[in-house]
Amino acid sequence: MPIQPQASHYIGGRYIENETGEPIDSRFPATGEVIATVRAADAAIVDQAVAAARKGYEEWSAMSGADRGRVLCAAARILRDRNEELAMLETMDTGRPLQETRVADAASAADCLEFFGGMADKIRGEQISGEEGFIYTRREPFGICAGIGAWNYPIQNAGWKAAPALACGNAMIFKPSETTPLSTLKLAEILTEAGAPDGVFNVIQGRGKTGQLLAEHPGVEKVSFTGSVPTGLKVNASAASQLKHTTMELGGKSPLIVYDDADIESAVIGALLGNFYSTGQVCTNCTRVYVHETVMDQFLAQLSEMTRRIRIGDPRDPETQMGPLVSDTQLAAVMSYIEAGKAEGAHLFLGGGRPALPGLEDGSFIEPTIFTGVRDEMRIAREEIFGPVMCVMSFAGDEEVIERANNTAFGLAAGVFTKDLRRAHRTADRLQAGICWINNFNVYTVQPPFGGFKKSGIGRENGFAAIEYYSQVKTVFVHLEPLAPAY
Ligand SMILES: NC(=O)C1=CN([C@@H]2O[C@H](COP(=O)(O)OP(=O)(O)OC[C@H]3O[C@@H](n4cnc5c(N)ncnc54)[C@H](O)[C@@H]3O)[C@@H](O)[C@H]2O)C=CC1
Repeated sequence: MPIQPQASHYIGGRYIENETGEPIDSRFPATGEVIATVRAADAAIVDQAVAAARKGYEEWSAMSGADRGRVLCAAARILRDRNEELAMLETMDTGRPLQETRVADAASAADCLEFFGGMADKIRGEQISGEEGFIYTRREPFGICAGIGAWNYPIQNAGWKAAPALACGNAMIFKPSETTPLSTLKLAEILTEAGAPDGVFNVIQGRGKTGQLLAEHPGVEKVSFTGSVPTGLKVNASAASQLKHTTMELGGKSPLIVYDDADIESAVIGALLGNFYSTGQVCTNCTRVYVHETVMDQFLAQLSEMTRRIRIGDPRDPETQMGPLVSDTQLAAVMSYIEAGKAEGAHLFLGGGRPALPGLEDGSFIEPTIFTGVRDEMRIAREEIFGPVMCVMSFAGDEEVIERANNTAFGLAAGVFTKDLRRAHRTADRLQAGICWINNFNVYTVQPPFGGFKKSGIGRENGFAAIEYYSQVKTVFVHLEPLAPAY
């Protein structure tokens, strides 16, 4: 499979190049080697995408929900058929190991397309009885939705946004992160192959400037953004100034509480999944692990043993469990947090350096890192690091730990490990987070809603809830009797 795409953008059902756009290299993070180059979309390309999406929208929104659903389900089947090839492409672009990209990327986008494909003909309103008639509501599409994605799960990001948007009858223009531009072009090709009319799903490349041009374009009615809180705040403010609808899937600094009655082995596995999967580049990660003081020694002993077993290496090797970070820039950012943790007096319990991997010296690899003796006010305990850096903190009482867990501007996810179900539900009830796991962490399916409280976001992806965020309600009053004179 050639990695260099035919052209940079996919607009109106075909590849489009703009020879003068700023070149952006995509690198294989395990070696630093350039694997493809795309060009950033300028204002003219964004205009072209909006015009194509408008045409696509007119045709698509006039189709029945059942017909739209069939296209989405057909796209899901093609994604599954090509999963192996798409997994390798995602591994090359993100550096995440094949073990992950085989299950969490194109496969998750396929799950989502199937879920919303099945729902496309079930979107309905309500009927309300009125005097001398009745009232009904309809859920109608917005028109053109912009999707802007982060670099950790590019095709999954695009699938999670496109599936509900398209099921509701919208068209979409998606801008992947400049760091990982490749796989979303494949999703666009596949939707065309599955029968989506030209212009229904378009991909344009570029950095923040292109994202801004797209989000602020007057032809775009809704903006669905996944990325960091600072960028999300900017995008949301500019969308709000034009009264555009938004979905914001932003960062987090999620807590995991391990009570004294927890199954410690399971809690350790949960903490590992919630910190080291995707080399820590997961928005929901539980980077603040609160462990009851009476089980701390036991927890740390098992944590250390299991962390040392993680196989770091070439992400193309099916045996590899942890690949590099996505880029040198991200590596530098994560290393600076490790330095900050040491400088602020946290104890570096494990890792903290670069692993020696012969032949992969230029890759952005980092060891899974664990700090103990962390205090809540330290930067490593407050800011999203987006790398494999776990902060372990001890606590003594339930009230205390819940208060500390909630003492953050973020509110994406949270977890609790305990064998006492009442304690588990009581804690989930009190945690300020959009997603709570009891006795597990970081497991997703597309059926429930996904999104954050507080600064972690607005709106929800997935589940029935997503329909509300990709459609608008129209109320129709129906009067059945002749009107009485009003004057
Ligand atoms: N809640 C969620 O569902 C998820 C959240 N994230 C968050 O994403 C972040 C990591 O991703 P990054 O790519 O570093 O985020 P980022 O915020 O730097 O970039 C996200 C996207 O926004 C674009 N962008 C940058 N400036 C823009 C502007 N002014 N207007 C419009 N678009 C602009 C970028 O080109 C990129 O496509 C982390 O904070 C992570 O927690 C990542 C995955 C899932």
